[in-house]
Amino acid sequence: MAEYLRLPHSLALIRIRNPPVNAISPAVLYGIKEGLQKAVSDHTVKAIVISGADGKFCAGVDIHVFSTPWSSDTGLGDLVDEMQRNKKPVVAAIEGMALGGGLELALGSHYRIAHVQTETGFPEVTLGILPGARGTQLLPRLIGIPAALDLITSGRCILAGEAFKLGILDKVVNSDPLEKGIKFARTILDQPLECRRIMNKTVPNVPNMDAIFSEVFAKVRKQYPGYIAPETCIRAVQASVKHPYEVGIKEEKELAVYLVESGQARALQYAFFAERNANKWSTPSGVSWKTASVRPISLVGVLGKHVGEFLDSPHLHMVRAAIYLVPSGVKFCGKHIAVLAPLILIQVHELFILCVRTGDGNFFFFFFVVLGPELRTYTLSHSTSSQLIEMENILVPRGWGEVVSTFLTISNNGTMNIHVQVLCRHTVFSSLRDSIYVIYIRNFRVSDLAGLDVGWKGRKGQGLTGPALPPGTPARKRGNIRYCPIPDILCESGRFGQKTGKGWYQYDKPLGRIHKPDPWLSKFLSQYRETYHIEPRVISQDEILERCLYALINEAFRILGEGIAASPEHIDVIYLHGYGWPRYRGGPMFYASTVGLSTILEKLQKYYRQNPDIPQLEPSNYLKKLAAHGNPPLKEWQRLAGTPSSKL
Ligand SMILES: CCCCCCCCCCCCC/C=C/C(=O)SCCNC(=O)CCNC(=O)[C@H](O)C(C)(C)COP(=O)(O)OP(=O)(O)OC[C@H]1O[C@@H](n2cnc3c(N)ncnc32)[C@H](O)[C@@H]1OP(=O)(O)O
Repeated sequence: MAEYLRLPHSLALIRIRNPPVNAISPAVLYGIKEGLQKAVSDHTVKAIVISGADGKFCAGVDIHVFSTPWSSDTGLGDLVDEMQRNKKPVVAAIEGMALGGGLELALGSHYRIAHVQTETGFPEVTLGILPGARGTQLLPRLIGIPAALDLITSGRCILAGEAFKLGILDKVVNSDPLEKGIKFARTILDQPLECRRIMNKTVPNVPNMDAIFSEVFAKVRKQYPGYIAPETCIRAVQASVKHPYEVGIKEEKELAVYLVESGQARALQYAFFAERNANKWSTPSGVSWKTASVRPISLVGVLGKHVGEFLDSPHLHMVRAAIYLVPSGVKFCGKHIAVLAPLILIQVHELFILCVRTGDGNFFFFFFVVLGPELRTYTLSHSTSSQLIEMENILVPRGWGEVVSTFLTISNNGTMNIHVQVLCRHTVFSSLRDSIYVIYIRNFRVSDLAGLDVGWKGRKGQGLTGPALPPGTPARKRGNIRYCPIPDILCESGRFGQKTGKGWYQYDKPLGRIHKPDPWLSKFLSQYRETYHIEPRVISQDEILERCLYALINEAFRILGEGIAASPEHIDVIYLHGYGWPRYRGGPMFYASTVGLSTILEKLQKYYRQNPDIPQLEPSNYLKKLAAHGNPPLKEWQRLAGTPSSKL
């Protein structure tokens, strides 16, 4: 809701109140409109101040509403126009944040005064939508095309100081902005407002406007491949240059509708809430991040490449800060361990596993991923690992290995079995076009990086290969289960991955990082097929994708069914942050809900009938139980299929 207060000195105050972040719900919008009308019709009111309760101006439109009919006509854009046209000056007194629709409300005001710690921005693009309540038309008029494009396509939030420099804010203050706003409003009661109405301005002209747009299109295509929102945002901003305001806002709306209705927006908004949900883990014994306390470290061990370099680097400092956040009460030696889903595995350069012993004798393992050089700098200078940990922590029992390496194994098995059946390895890779499937390719890169000999040693230890393998064991069977000996053969040929300069790929040199497909592997695969009489066949892209993905999804259902993961959202967050799963697909569980559970079940049944020696294709009981209900919403899964006893 929004409160209306009559203040002394001919002023009125509209205060948004909708905890926790004063998001714009239908009730809030109605409250603001009503407040505005009251102020307009009260001839004793000469100016209006708008603010947010509890130190937060407004975090934008309530994201939940984009999946309700209200989103089709929020009326927020009309309200923003009404505020601009108002004959009485409106002053936005901003504290905490003015994001998305919150910033649009501020742009609808004639003056903007903000506390120095305020964050502003248009994060809509990260939710798969655009600032569709006039943001794409007003911001370029206020700060010019290049700066507006930067903010709108990146979704980056900026502090008040930067917003002031860009011209978004009129004043930045160190004390209570509401007090300052009220004081300021008293000084402008009779000032003309025409020049304060952004809608009446023209977009500042810059030379090479076309070139600027072309450059930004190219940049976002490269930076956010597969995402539709960034390009659509650019088109909306372009409309502010091409058309007068009244036409521009119509185009903005059309583009907003296209995005709001897209599957990508649904997935990105799901991811937003899934991350917040995942951070709220707790164990049945009541341990959570909230109950966590700082614990001293007695020992730190780092396993991984370039350890010496790592220990000397600022990483160690960062890691120390992180370790102090390990919550007390979470035990590694018992069933419980706090797991940090690793960071995104795009352009992985280094992997570290960090073992920490705390003062009370418990051990914790952290899985760190260092990204490419540009990102690495970014990570170090703009982020602390305590933030990263707080953002990405997931709770799973028996160590991260349970979820993380099970997924790796499943996805590798899925693709490896497929690999040996296709004519040419490159065909597979080129057919895995959709970026979801790129994660499978990435798994081969990660295996090369980690060292193929690591898994080989493990398999030898389990008697799956090497001298302990009983003589006469068929090369491609272990018991009744299909076995893929290719990674073993690679290791036997000295192909241990990046460290030896060849593995699944060939590298520029031993320990080199530049990879390319290796013709050796194609030749090897064709000999392999001949040896084992594997008939080459063209495998459709659908089959490749389904066999890879549905096996993984099946495994996720098994994990859920066994109480190993707390919720489908937890699994999705692991995938989003641990494997570079494209965010616009929401994660494997969300993806399953969009495909339809009965479709997935049917396909798995079909592939399992065809490949009864691949157990990963056997539909899990949990999936079967859920599919019996049709395609229930993800939020209902655990209620419908029953919650197994938690292993957390
Ligand atoms: C079908 C037809 C369609 C037709 C369409 C027609 C056209 C439509 C045009 C539409 C025009 C709309 C234009 C405007 C759009 C928007 O404004 S979208 C929202 C933009 N804002 C954001 O993206 C901000 C998101 N929030 C954050 O970044 C952070 O939450 C924060 C505000 C910076 C606070 O961070 P922090 O302090 O770390 O707290 P959190 O844990 O993240 O959040 C606290 C709780 O608040 C909930 N929350 C936050 N923001 C929102 C929000 N905008 N809506 C709803 N809920 C929000 C968050 O989930 C947390 O809740 P709990 O998990 O319950 O604790």
